[in-house]
Amino acid sequence: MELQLRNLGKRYPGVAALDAVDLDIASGELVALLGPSGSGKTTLLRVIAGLLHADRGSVRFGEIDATKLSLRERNVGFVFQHYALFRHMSVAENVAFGLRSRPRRTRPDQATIARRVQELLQLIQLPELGGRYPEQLSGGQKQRVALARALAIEPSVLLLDEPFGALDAKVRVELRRWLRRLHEQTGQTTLFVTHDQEEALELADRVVVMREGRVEQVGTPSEIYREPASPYVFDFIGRANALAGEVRDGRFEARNLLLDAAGVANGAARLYVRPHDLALADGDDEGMPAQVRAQHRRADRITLELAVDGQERVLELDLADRPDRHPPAIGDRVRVRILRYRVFPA
Ligand SMILES: Nc1ncnc2c1ncn2[C@@H]1O[C@H](COP(=O)(O)OP(=O)(O)OP(=O)(O)O)[C@@H](O)[C@H]1O
Repeated sequence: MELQLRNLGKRYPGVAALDAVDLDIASGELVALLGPSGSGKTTLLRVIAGLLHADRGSVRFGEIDATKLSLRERNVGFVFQHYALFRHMSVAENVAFGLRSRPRRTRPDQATIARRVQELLQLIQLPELGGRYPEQLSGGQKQRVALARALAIEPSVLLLDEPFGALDAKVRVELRRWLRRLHEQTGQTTLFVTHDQEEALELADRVVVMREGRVEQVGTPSEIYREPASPYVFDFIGRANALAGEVRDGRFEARNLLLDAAGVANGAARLYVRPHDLALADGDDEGMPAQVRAQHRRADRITLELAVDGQERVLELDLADRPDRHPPAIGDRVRVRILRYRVFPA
């Protein structure tokens, strides 16, 4: 089901947890809400769920104005980071819970519930574990069961609040890939809260970047990564070098560096460039002269810290780690080219 949020606001003493939030989510989309702690992600999810009422604005589910409807009336599926399963119930009973607790009139019969539970256990790839109790499951298995329980009621939307936040890094990566495949099977409209940019970029059809209760940018993962709309998004998503300078008549200047900045207003400005958008130049007359200050090796890349002649700030440059090439050593003189960059008014 599609979702339409208009002008949502929610204040707590001294803070706007949500400030004029507008957002449209298409039916079947998987959308990540991404932002630092306190940016309003959980508040937004709770307002959509009907667990919390906004001070102003509206929430529509398809044709229905859901602003005043309760959690139950909205029929949403919710999975929290620490949403403990019911300990005294088996996995199958947990999954069946939402259906069993429906009013008699809309409650499916026992056989239908049992069939539905088995289908859901298949879907979450735990078909054999219906008889187990939560304490007999791993953290990742518990969250999959929580997801099955949320899906059992055939929710209008699925709302996930850092569902893998408490799991270790490797399980997290496995589960988010699994969730992506599951989403492709179910086509369930899903909102997913995370403060982990990698998770958001890998998992979502679209990413909503939040900042202090406002939507800072909405876009596909590649738009968010390649075309950040503001310095905030540039800094928050991925690594970035920033150089302070000035724009004059469409040119960005920072000491001896001069680059095109058409369309940017005159005045103080900052240039942003990602470490992998810097490259070592082969020729002697290309790029900016610099000296290698430090070298850091990671799994698949080498990061060089470069002191560019005439510049105060050290720039980071990423090189792919190739066995056939020797990276420059500390102290070596090199020349650096800027492949892609953005200039924003400071
Ligand atoms: N019940 C409350 N009473 C007062 N202030 C609140 C309450 N709930 C949230 N806030 C404040 O509202 C703002 C947004 O909080 P919210 O929990 O939505 O952020 P978040 O992005 O989900 O953060 P996190 O990633 O830490 O969960 C924060 O400044 C928070 O302190």
